Amino acid sequence: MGRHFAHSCSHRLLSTLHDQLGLLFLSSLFFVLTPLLGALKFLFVSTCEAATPFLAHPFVKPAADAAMLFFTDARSIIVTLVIMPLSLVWDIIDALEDRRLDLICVPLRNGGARADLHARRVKDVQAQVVRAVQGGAKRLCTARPSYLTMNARFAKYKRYWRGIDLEQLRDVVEVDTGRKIVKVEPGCSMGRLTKTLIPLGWTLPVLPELDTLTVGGLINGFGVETSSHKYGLFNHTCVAYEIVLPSGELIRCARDMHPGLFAAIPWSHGTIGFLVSAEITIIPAKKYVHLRYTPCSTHAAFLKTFEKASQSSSNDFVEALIYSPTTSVVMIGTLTDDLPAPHRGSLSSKPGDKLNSIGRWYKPWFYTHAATYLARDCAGAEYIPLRDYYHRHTRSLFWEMRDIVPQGNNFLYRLCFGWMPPRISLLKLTTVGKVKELYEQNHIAQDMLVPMSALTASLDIFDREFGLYPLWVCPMRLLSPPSTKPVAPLPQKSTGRALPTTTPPGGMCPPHPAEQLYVDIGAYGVPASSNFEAQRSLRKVEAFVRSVKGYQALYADTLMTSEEFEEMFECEGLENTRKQFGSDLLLPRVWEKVNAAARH
Ligand SMILES: NC(=O)C1=CN([C@@H]2O[C@H](COP(=O)(O)OP(=O)(O)OC[C@H]3O[C@@H](n4cnc5c(N)ncnc54)[C@H](OP(=O)(O)O)[C@@H]3O)[C@@H](O)[C@H]2O)C=CC1
Ligand SMILES: C=C(/C=C/[C@@H](C)[C@H]1CC[C@H]2C3=CC=C4C[C@@H](O)CC[C@]4(C)[C@H]3CC[C@]12C)C(C)C
Repeated sequence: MGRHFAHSCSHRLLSTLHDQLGLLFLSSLFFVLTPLLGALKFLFVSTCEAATPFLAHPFVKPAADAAMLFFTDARSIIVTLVIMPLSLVWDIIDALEDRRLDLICVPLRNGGARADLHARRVKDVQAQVVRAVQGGAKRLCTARPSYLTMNARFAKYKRYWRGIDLEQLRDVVEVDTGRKIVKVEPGCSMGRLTKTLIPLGWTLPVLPELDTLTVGGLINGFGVETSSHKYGLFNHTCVAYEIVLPSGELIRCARDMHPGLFAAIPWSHGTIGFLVSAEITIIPAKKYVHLRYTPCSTHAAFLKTFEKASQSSSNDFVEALIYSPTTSVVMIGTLTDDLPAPHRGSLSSKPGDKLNSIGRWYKPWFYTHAATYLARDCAGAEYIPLRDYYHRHTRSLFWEMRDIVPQGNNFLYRLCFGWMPPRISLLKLTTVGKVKELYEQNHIAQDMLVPMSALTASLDIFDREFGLYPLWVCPMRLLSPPSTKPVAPLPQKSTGRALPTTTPPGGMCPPHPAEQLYVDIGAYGVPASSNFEAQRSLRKVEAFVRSVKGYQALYADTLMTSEEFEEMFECEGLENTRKQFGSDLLLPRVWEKVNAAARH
């Protein structure tokens, strides 16, 4: 007994010492390594940012072009040997920073300490806005550097307008399982949010797949995922926002509190004020997604399967990958905690669908895995761990990596480098000079949101103008003003059309009243159509999308004129809200931020 007590005491002492040493080690990492790595990151980023104008100088340009030609040909080597390892270092810095945030706060379920910190950070934003205005700033935007943002371009206006620093606001403030709400700061990324919520047994109804997308960007821009046929867009799952107006005033808005403002914030691109928190609905997480793959060898078969799947809210996830004008794979997923018997170690002889951890380093890119069902012309199903499912397109950046590192699916390549997914920011920073020109003329990354009834015609024009495959096809329900409709899940109508709607009260947020079931068609990569001519083709597709009352995703390049833009979006409602809250004097119109001339 005495020996047992002594043993247990010494064990406890050792484990406390171990914990303390661990903490000490972690702290020294934070205090020594983080600033060092941070400084390196800053140096690298500033050099890349400074390089763009320097490379365009007449004396430097010829040599730079020659070097760039070499780097373009050798891009896959550079991405492999430089960008991937740097991405890994960056991931480590982020993980340490996340850990630091966790350590300085008491446990998450007790909102107290985090709420205090959040309140202090908000006060700082208010003070910054007041100082900027008193100091004579004419135009405000967020200070988030362009290289961090999830699009292929840099915002020119970030150089001239006064940036409000929201960098500190990247935390999860509170998980309230009673109200089924998570309160988060706008800089919180999808990666940080899933890492916090899933271990607690919760998840978001709409969780856009790239780890580095932020809550602020997904609300002020738009966010979609394969559960959007059921829950709508990312913003439709939000129940309240806190925003700092250009007057410095902090306003909380919700369905029943400043409903016009609440409806106007989504898609507003920071033209009303600075979002400082969002309360988002959470749902119970399950361990796996049971994913059924249906290969289709005709367009008619695809349309029938896809439309039917999109109209049923008993499907948790619906997605299609279109590989050619006639061939595609429709994927339908349901959340589950249960694996079939063999996986649970039982002796049952009935084999179930397999468990496939598609996120492991050696697994093929998801779009190539899905294509195998088409090649075998055989439907199938499997169980995928939840986080692996959410981030199924992250490693291959949909299929963008195919052009950047064509050998990326090779086993040997994976063995050496497969565990390091590249950071979009680093790819962006190294897309300069000739490589950038090549991208501008020969590459597209566009998402068009079109009514389900226009899907066939839309695929036709995508084929004629871009001829680019695979295409990402994801159904979504575009809801009436968020202030007037319930959050989730949506009642499903058999046709998905003609649900009653009212005029949007204050924002440019869709939809047009006639139809609510829309489809996101995503085209990413190098177009193969002989018709393709970067500007002409995009203008043609934009005109078509307007004609069917569709929308262009504004993270992408838009070539629309301001009149065409206003034909596509409900700008009047947003302008009224901006005037009502005094935002129009210091914040630009959306058009000023997204038009082609505002980005480079
Ligand atoms: N699955 C999906 O849905 C995907 C979506 N995307 C796109 O990426 C974008 C998100 O990328 P991300 O890098 O996170 O966002 P960004 O930094 O690109 O922000 C997008 C817009 O929102 C504004 N904004 C962002 N945060 C705030 C805030 N706190 N207050 C006020 N305005 C704000 C920005 O204004 P400012 O210019 O002043 O900084 C900008 O106009 C989305 O808009 C989406 O369209 C990309 C990939 C996948
Ligand atoms: C909006 C959606 C998905 C979008 C992604 C496919 C694109 C979002 C950001 C895009 C990229 C950013 C920067 C790049 C650097 C260039 O050197 C190469 C291209 C790219 C990696 C580019 C590729 C496409 C994106 C990842 C959907 C899901 C709604």
